[in-house]
Amino acid sequence: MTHTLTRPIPNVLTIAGTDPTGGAGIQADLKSFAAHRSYGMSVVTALVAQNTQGVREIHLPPMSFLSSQLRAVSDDVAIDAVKIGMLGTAEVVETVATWWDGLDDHPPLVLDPVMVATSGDRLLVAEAEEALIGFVHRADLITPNVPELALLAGADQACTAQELVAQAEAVADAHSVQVLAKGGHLDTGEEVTDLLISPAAAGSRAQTLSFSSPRVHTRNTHGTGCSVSAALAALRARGFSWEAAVTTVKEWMTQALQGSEDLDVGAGHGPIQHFAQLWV
Ligand SMILES: Nc1ncnc2c1ncn2[C@@H]1O[C@H](COP(=O)(O)OP(=O)(O)O)[C@@H](O)[C@H]1O
Ligand SMILES: Cc1ncc(COP(=O)(O)O)c(N)n1
Repeated sequence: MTHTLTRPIPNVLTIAGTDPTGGAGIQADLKSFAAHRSYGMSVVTALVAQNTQGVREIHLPPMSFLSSQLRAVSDDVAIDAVKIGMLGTAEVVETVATWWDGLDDHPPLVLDPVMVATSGDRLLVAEAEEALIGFVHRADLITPNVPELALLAGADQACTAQELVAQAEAVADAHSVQVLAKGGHLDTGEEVTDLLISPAAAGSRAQTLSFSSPRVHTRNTHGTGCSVSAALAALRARGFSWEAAVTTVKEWMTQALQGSEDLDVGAGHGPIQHFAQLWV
C-alpha cells in the first residue's frame, strides 16, 4: 500500500545505534529530524560506547527486545518515514526485515548502509554484509559513502566521479532503488559532489543528478552521513521529491559543518551543528 501523509508534522522513525557523545547515530538523527520540522522517534539496534575519537564497545539488545521496541512504535503511531542506520549483525538485519515485511503500510524508507565509523572502526560485522545487501531492495533510497558503495557493488573503491556513477547505477538497477552516492571521501578539490541515481526504467537508462557544494575545511565530520539520511527521511515525509530533498539537505549540511566550529565537543572528529540555521 502506498503511504499518504495526513499530519502537519510528520512522525519519522530512526532505527539505529547510539552515540553517547551525541554526534552520530540515534542522537544525531533526532537532532536532524528536529532541524527538518518533523517529530522524531527512535528504536535502538545497538548501544555503542563511542566518542569523537573512536568506538570502544558495542552491546546488542536481545533480538526479542529489538522486535518489542519496533512493535511498540508501529502498534501505536502512524509512521510517515523511516531511516535505518547501524544494523551491526545479520541477526539485527533479519529482525528489522521481519518487522518491516509485516507492516500493512510501508512509509518511505531511507537506508544508510552504515559499515565503518569516521574513526575507522567497524559498525557492521563482516559476516553481516550479505544480509545487509539482501535488505537493500526494501529501501526507497540508500545513501552509501564511497567505501560502502564499493562493497554493495562488489568493486574496488571509486576514485573518480565517473567510477562512483558506474557503481551507483549497477546497485540502483540490481535492487530497484534510488542511490545517493555521497562524495565526501572523493578528492574533488574545493567542491563535494553527491550523485542521485535512479534505477533504469523499462527501455531507458538510469538517470543521474549531481549536487555540488563548497568543501568545508573542518575535522568535524562525525555523524555527517547519519544526519543526511535522517534529514532526507524527514523531508520525504513532508512531501519533498528526492531531488528537492537532496538540494535542501546539501545546503543545510554546509551550514551545519561551518557551524560546527562554534561547538567544543571532544578531541577527535567533532559533531556538526544541526541547528546552525535556527540559532541567530
Ligand atoms: N568537508 C565537507 N564539506 C562539505 N560537505 C561535506 C564534507 N564532507 C562531507 N560532506 C557532505 O556530507 C555528507 C556525508 O558525506 P560522506 O562524508 O561522503 O559520508 P559519510 O559521513 O557517510 O562517510 C554528504 O552529503 C557530503 O556531500
Ligand atoms: C551508532 C553509529 N551509527 C553510525 C555512525 C557513523 O557515523 P559517521 O556519519 O561519522 O560515519 C556512528 N559513528 N555511530
